[in-house]
Amino acid sequence: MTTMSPLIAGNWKMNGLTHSLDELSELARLLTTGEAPRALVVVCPPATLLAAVAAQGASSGIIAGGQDCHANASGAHTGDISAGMLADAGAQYVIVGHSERRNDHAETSDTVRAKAEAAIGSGLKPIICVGETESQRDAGEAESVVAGQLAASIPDAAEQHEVIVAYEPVWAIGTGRTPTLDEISQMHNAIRARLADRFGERGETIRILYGGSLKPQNAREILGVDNVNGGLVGGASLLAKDFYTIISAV
Ligand SMILES: O=C(CO)COP(=O)(O)O
Repeated sequence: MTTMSPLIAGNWKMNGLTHSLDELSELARLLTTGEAPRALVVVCPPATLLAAVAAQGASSGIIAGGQDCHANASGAHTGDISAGMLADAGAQYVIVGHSERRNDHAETSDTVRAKAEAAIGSGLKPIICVGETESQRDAGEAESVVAGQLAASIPDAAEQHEVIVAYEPVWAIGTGRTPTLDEISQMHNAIRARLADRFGERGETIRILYGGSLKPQNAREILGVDNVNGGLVGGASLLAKDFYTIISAV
């Protein structure tokens, strides 16, 4: 049984221009005028807006996070951003190993682990994503695929440093489809068991977020499943009202 405070993170993906900060202001207003949220609230905007989100979010408790980082600290990597740069811009978290990165940029779990290590080295908390494809689930391989990703993507440094795991079934991302509550429960329990096997008591304190078509309509029941310690929200994090409803559901 886990008792850590829940964490709800919004992943804006490649969405967001300066005017999106109006939604952030609205979220800040909702968070500070309504009942204080039980959850930690993290917003991961595109890197261009990170410093603004960090500055603007601070007074309402919104924490800024990056969407990815390079494994190296600096160097000749055109277009990439290091964990230290994210921290410098005000981030406290960074998503690594999102399935869109694994697919679009052929990132392996070894790469993801190196990124998580770089994040920890820069004082960031990595949100390490795992999740099976639809064909893997249909073939009955969902748990073994996720177990393999966990083993290879989570660095040993998680023994001493905070990391977060996000279970995002690839087929549920942006599709409006979600696993059943039983399927979510089964997978989150399996992930918890792997974390406890590897990290002992510490493994019981690692948050496991659910992500994939999390919406105001399904947030309460999904976030109420045992061993679901929060959510990683894509589309529904772009609208302050929807994101706030999800935050308020825990
Ligand atoms: O990928 C996700 C969050 O990282 C989930 O995206 P959606 O909530 O849009 O399905």
